[in-house]
Amino acid sequence: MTARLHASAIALGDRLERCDLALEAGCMTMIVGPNGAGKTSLLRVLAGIGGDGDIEIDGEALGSLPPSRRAARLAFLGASRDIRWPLSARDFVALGLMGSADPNRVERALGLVDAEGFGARRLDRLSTGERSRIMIARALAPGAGVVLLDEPCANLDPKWQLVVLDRLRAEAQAGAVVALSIHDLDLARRHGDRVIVIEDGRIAADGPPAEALSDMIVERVFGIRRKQDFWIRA
Ligand SMILES: Nc1ncnc2c1ncn2[C@@H]1O[C@H](COP(=O)(O)OP(=O)(O)OP(=O)(O)O)[C@@H](O)[C@H]1O
Repeated sequence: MTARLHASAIALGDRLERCDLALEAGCMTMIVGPNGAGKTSLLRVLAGIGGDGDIEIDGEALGSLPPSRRAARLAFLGASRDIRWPLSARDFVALGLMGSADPNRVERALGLVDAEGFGARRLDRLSTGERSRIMIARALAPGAGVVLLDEPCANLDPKWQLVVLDRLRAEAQAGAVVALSIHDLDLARRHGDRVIVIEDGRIAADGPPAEALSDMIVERVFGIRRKQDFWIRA
């Protein structure tokens, strides 16, 4: 699988910011930035649903693929976890497979987030964190070569944040393009191969975690600095 994702502009509401960003397979990319900086907007460009970008997977333009084949190539987890369809969690994951609901894939995906135990429960009766895990399972179920996730760690307890990031990293190491937005700078630094810092719709830094999240950049972009084990306001 070869994937080439290129964003040339980020749409922030009515405003369009030029950018030049490409993502590679095999790399876990963490997108960080203050509230309203443009992380969701950038992920939407990369997913082909906003702004200006071009996505090519195995030599085919994503936009030219029918929806059923798109789902198998690119998975996008949006920021909202407020999906309360009266379906079992297992059926919700199967729906993400767009008609080719191979039960083995569904069970594997539930297993990735240790959710076999609540697969039979209705999605609208799960806790927010449990529902988040099911939504991550749904994104991983197709085994897509490109996996884009908007704040996958939101609502997860500390252990599950680590488990999910480890699972996503394994997908990247197996050759997928994995990119996600995240607010926790320590997790971004520890789990990312590459960190992109977004500030006011622009790329403020892009590189290995230690460089992109240097003390100087963090203080300038986020207005915080580290004091012993804690972040404090700068
Ligand atoms: N549908 C929209 N209409 C108008 N402006 C929008 C729309 N969606 C986002 N914006 C604006 O675009 C900018 C970037 O929003 P975006 O959601 O990408 O930020 P973000 O970095 O993901 O923020 P957060 O950390 O709060 O989730 C913000 O200023 C926001 O107000």
